[in-house]
Amino acid sequence: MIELQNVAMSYGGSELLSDMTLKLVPGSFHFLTGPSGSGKTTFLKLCYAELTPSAGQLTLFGQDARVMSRDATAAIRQRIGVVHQDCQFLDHLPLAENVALPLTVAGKSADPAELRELLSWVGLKAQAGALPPQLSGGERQRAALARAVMMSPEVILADEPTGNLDWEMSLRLLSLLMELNRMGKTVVIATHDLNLIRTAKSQVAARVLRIANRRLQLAGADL
Ligand SMILES: Nc1ncnc2c1ncn2[C@@H]1O[C@H](COP(=O)(O)OP(=O)(O)OP(=O)(O)O)[C@@H](O)[C@H]1O
Repeated sequence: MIELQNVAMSYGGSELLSDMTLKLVPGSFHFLTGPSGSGKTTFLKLCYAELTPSAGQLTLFGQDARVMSRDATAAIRQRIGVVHQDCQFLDHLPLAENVALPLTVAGKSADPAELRELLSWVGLKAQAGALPPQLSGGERQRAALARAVMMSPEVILADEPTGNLDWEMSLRLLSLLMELNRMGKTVVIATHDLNLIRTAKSQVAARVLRIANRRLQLAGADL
């Protein structure tokens, strides 16, 4: 579904990521690690067609990312749910409307029962009417996950979803992501948190990718 063949990415002429080859198969679970600034967010942006590679072949759901029409890009984005590092909510809209936003933007309206079910899945039913600035960090991250799965995507890309959360809340978020994976979704989580990776690996067949020296490597069994 997401396939990279010798993909490189440059910003302003200097190459940040080089020669990346990887195939994300349906139902797989990957972590992505690497030092701050190594290119994890950039890698995820390539995977959801926010950026196009400066070299190499990137195929998203069978289509060449470098020559995709706007319509094809929009269609592919519906198949990929993204949990952004900073959540990116519209602060003047209540939580439920923020979560339903992907549907609203696509010109559809959310089924109220489905929306309630989704909010209750992430433990935020009682906060449906709250404005994003009134939510805690953990609540915001869970809301961001709910929004990412609103369109029933096949792939979930999560960028540091537990970045500012305490351990208990990190585990809660991880268990939601593992549940999605058990339902057959492909999951990629960018994180610095090695404890989170170890915990997940004891429960799911997760592979760990690491960005080092501009390259994407498969980390060893020590992680
Ligand atoms: N649009 C851009 N234009 C130029 N440089 C950029 C752009 N976006 C990111 N960069 C640079 O690319 C590098 C990698 O950024 P990226 O956000 O992908 O790293 P990261 O591994 O996700 O970092 P962190 O762990 O700190 O979130 C950084 O040096 C950043 O400044």
